[in-house]
Amino acid sequence: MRDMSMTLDLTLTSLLSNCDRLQGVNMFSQKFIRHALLLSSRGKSGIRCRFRSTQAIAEKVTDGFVEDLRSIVGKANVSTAEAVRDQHGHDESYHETTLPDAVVFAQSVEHVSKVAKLCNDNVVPLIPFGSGTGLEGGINALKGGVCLDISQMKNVIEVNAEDFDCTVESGVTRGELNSYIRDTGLNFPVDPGADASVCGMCATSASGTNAVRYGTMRENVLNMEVVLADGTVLWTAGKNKRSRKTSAGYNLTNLFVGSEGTLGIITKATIRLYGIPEATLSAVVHFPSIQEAVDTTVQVMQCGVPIARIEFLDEAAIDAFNKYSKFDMKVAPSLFLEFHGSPSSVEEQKEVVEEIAKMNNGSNFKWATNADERNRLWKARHEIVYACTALVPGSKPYSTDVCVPISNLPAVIVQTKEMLKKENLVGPIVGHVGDGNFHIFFPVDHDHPEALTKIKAMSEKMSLLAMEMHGTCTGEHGIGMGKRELLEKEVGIEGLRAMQIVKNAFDPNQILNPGKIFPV
Ligand SMILES: Cc1cc2c(cc1C)N(C[C@H](O)[C@H](O)[C@H](O)COP(=O)(O)OP(=O)(O)OC[C@H]1O[C@@H](n3cnc4c(N)ncnc43)[C@H](O)[C@@H]1O)c1[nH]c(=O)[nH]c(=O)c1N2
Ligand SMILES: CCCCC(=O)C(=O)O
Ligand SMILES: [Mn+2]
Repeated sequence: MRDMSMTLDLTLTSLLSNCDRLQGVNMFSQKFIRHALLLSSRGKSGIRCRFRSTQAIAEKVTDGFVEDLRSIVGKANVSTAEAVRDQHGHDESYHETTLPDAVVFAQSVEHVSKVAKLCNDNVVPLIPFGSGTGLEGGINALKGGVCLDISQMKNVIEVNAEDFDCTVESGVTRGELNSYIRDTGLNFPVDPGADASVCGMCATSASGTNAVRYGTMRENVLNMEVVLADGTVLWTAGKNKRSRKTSAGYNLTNLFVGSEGTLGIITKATIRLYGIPEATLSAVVHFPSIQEAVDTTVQVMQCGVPIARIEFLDEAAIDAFNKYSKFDMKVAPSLFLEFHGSPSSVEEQKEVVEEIAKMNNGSNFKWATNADERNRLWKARHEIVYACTALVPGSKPYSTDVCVPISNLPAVIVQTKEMLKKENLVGPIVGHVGDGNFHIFFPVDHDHPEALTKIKAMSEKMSLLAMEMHGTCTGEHGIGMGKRELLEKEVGIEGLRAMQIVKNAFDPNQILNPGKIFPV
């Protein structure tokens, strides 16, 4: 494999006299270098920068390289078949498929380490594949290379029921984990709806309906085994460590949470578990307006009710939900609720929430006490993407994902609805409103590119509004390909620059999931 790198090993001072060399460098790097120059000229930075242009990435995986992969993982575990590459070249979102050159099915951390080293030595892109349920094009192979499918590493390594934690390999999904530990009386509650791999959930910092009570992946990962770009294997909190707290040095665990396959490959995760609640009660309540539904949410949170789920669906989402999942709910802005605790605590939470909802003109409360009813309700809620996609045959889901401080949520949702009306766009709204997080669902039909342009513009406006209101352009789906241009607006040039320094330190050859997170 040829190394086509055009390493620009430049000190900031030499850059000052070499500005014309920036022409071959991608736009982000140009901006970054210019900013570094500016800081340097003001005497604020003594950093020695080492940039590689994006040209550094090899474009083709040769036959010889594929043979090398086969010699590591075995012939049966490498595929160059178009159908397999196609299946690994897209997630569940609207982003168009971009194929890897080869797909490798790793069976052990040793496989992952050797494949990473081979790719690094040959400067071949390497894209970790969890279970492919992402919504921001995270696994698309934008520069070809090797897709590393780690879904077959399916061991639950240990369950420490007395400490409420467990360690799983990269292929274990949250559904599989919860079936495995059912008899212990424990469960892993973080629930993105899709049956994603636990390590993939670490990689995207996933959350979903239960996060309002149990937190997101960030709060629930204690340690991870990670393979770095050069094949080094490390434990982010030290091997075999699983204490609830640590102040030992930098928080490497949370550096890798949400890194979207750009810093390393997560091969094991040690996560927190929770007792299955003694009593669980779910309910649905409808409101005359969005404002009243969201005001109810804010007041419930401000009263400190330890609610387990509080999900908003607007009338368009309820309509899609009814049609797809054969419910007959009132088509109105609604909240889906769930309470966990002892029977008396659930009763207490129920009374407070009922009172608040009634004050905001909530009506038609329906309570689901038995497990079958509850499961049917939440399964249908988690299938809302498919319910909305079914509204427009042949479409793919585009979902926005903003999150704001809870007190700003009513204003942001109401303004969003007005913006939708003004732009003449149809998009059901659903959200994990207890966290201030919500989505608009847009069906995307690739035969109508002008519609996609309009949706992207609307999505950007929403993200800017959320940032203005002290929030983020992504609460849980990540940056992937879809939000790259928004990252700088959110974290500032200094924040982006710090992230790029971290990326360059961990992955100097830019082989890990190239083209993701950072602006093009
Ligand atoms: C119907 C439906 C509903 C939802 C969602 C999806 C779908 C289809 N999601 C999104 C999705 O489930 C979530 O992003 C998962 O965390 C992705 O996990 P996968 O294992 O599928 O990762 P997937 O294979 O899709 O990869 C996602 C990204 O992580 C990287 N990656 C995956 N595994 C890795 C590993 N072991 N090491 C390093 N990098 C790795 C990949 O390279 C990629 O960049 C979601 N999410 C959410 O937070 N809240 C929600 O409410 C929902 N709802
Ligand atoms: C438009 C919804 C996107 C998926 C999701 O995150 C959810 O269902 O909560
Ligand atoms: Mn969501």
